[in-house]
Amino acid sequence: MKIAVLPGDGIGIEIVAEAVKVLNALDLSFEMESALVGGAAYEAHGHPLPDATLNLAKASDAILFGAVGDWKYDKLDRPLRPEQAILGLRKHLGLFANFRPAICYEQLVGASSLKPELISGLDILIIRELTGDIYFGQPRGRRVATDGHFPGAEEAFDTMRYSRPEIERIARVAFEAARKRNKKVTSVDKANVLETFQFWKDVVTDVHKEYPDVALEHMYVDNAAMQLVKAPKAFDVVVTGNMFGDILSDEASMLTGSIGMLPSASLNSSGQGLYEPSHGSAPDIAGKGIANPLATILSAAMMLRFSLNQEAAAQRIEAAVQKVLAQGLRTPDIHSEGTTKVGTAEMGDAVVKALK
Ligand SMILES: NC(=O)c1ccc[n+]([C@@H]2O[C@H](COP(=O)([O-])OP(=O)(O)OC[C@H]3O[C@@H](n4cnc5c(N)ncnc54)[C@H](O)[C@@H]3O)[C@@H](O)[C@H]2O)c1
Ligand SMILES: CC(C)[C@H](C(=O)O)[C@@H](O)C(=O)O
Ligand SMILES: [Mg+2]
Repeated sequence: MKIAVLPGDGIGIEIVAEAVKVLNALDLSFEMESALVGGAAYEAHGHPLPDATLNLAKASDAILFGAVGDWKYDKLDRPLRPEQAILGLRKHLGLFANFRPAICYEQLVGASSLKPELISGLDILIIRELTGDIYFGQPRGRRVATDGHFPGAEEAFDTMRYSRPEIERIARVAFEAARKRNKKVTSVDKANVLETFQFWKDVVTDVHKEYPDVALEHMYVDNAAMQLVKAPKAFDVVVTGNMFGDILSDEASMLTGSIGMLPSASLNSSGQGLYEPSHGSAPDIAGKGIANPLATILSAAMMLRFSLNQEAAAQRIEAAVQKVLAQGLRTPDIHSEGTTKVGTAEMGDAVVKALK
């Protein structure tokens, strides 16, 4: 079993180091090989996703990814920007199914900005389509407008698109996941305005015929954003497109206490996966040793479960995370009165110690 370790930029480097520490403590036999990605790869090789990094990812059973990006690269031509590395990996490896579970651990009920009764016991799963939508649609670019409100003016445009097979496969992933949970899927769209999402809704409705044991509801994305903070426990599995899923999963992260708690798995049709926290490189706190490594450590647990067939080891990590939270250890993002503030490395060490 081979794991490609791609820490990336900013806090990516700090949090992946903790996840690697935890993986090494499991005494399992897998090979880990690291490579540069994002801004770090751009600095060293002139490209955010060098061939060597992409080839390592392709040749591995799983990829452990940190985060990419920094404000200082925002003026680069788009193909050279660090974010193109994660988009390129998703595209080249066909990682279309993104699982972002929002679970509120009992010990962190007080860390959320929401009332405890709203989030206590929360366990929802956002399934985000990851290789289509306005993120990848062509054409896109800048030009001089020939029509619209201001003919002759500079304008920019992107293309939102989804094909039937793309929607069918992510809908099946969502219905299958719901079958193993509370048997309810909420498909989030904007069918009242966008043709792409009327089509999304129609195709999800068609696929639902194969899953009569699972309840399906449709919800507009604006209402979903509101319902997520009004009554989050009413959701079970949420399935949505690439852009809405990006936004709703960051919103859902605050239901768990912090964006530093939300792991993710991005899978392709052959079970190969990329595992990363849902957050970014957090340049505002990078290098300070205070980032929460738990989303990345929990992503490593998802990697053991989904790509490496090591369910027992995945559960060991998840239990250890709960144990350190029960011990009252908190990075600053989840710290509250009466708990002990620790840094990134101390948190990782505590998880290692808590592994049974
Ligand atoms: N998959 C990825 O690599 C990925 C994901 C999101 C954003 N980004 C990139 O990251 C850079 C920063 O973006 P942003 O600031 O909008 O989003 P961000 O997720 O990096 O940070 C948002 C806020 O959350 C905090 N935060 C994030 N992770 C944390 C953690 N583990 N512990 C404690 N606090 C944490 C940050 O300090 C910041 O205040 C940008 O270049 C962006 O493109 C990359
Ligand atoms: C960095 C960016 C390309 C990425 C996305 O928009 O998918 C990030 O926000 C995420 O959620 O993984
Ligand atoms: Mg995002």
